[in-house]
Amino acid sequence: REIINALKDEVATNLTLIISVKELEDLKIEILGKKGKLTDIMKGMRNLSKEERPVIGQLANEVRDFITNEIDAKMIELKGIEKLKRMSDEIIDITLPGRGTGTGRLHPITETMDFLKDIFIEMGFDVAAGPELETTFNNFDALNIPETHSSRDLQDTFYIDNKTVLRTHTSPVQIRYMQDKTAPFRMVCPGKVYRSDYDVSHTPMFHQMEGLMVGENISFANLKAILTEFVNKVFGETNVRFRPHFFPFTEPSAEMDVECVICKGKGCRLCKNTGWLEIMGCGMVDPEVLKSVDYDADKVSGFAFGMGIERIAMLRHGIDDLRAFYDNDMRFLKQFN
Ligand SMILES: Cc1ccc(OCc2nc(C(=O)N[C@H]3CCS(=O)(=O)C3)cs2)cc1
Repeated sequence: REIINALKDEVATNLTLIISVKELEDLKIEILGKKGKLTDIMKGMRNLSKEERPVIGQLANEVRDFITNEIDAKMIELKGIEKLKRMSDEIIDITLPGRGTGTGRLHPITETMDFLKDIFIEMGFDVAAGPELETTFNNFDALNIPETHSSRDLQDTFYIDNKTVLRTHTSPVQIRYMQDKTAPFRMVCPGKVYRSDYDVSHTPMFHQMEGLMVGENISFANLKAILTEFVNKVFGETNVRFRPHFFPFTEPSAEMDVECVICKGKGCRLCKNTGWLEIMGCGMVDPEVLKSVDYDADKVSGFAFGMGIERIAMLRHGIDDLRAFYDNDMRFLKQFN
């Protein structure tokens, strides 16, 4: 009798201390479960005398009912409280401003390529594209680059097989363009190019924009006028110069320099104290190239040029590490537009 009453008091006390559904469920099992305290007592009753058993049994049932009702009532109360707490935690304040996803932006290479393209489009140039996987004919032979030329070596060119390469410049686009079209025309072809080069100032993939103007009586004067106009639009009115050079696909060839954008010609680290920055290569299209696409070199002539986009983007934005373009670091990419 004392044990049963003591258990009833113990449960009543515990119930006042319990604040979570989990604790309450544990208590229910501890008292009323298969191995529960009250369950053990009920089992132990078979040892009582036959006159005591009905009395104690009634008491035990009363206490079991009391404990069950108390626990169930407390369970309803606690579940209600936990539900209210969950509801309040999950309240969404619809008056808060949206989190938003931030604005998207163009990669500095893309933005520079678009900027340069637009300048030529304003000058009446067509924009062409072509496959990045090219035949060695379109990438080398048609451009008067002989089999023995070093640019065809493995340390410069990615070969898929001995007739297929990742294009090393966008010149093959111009070859394809001439195979499809007749003179006169003026076009530019920006795009990705690949070289088996990887160091502080070279990445295996980079971007180039080449251009080509072919027609009757195209002269070096046209080359100088168009490219000077272009450079002035990119860097503002600056002095330019053309230095004699050699390319297999142009004759005569030149390298085009613009006066250093930092020191305006005085000499600094960027221009290696020369006062000049090399911007692109150019020249009059070699007649051999025109012949390779069945153009009549006696009737038409043309000039071509090529520039690296990363280099222009670095000059425009004051970027001094080429690899920053490809690290995908938003802290870098966020700075440009
Ligand atoms: C049919 C055809 C005929 C001629 C052509 O001449 C394209 C040219 N490119 C250059 C040149 O200097 N290019 C480099 C600049 C930096 S770079 O990105 O490493 C490549 C000069 S003339 C192209 C196509």
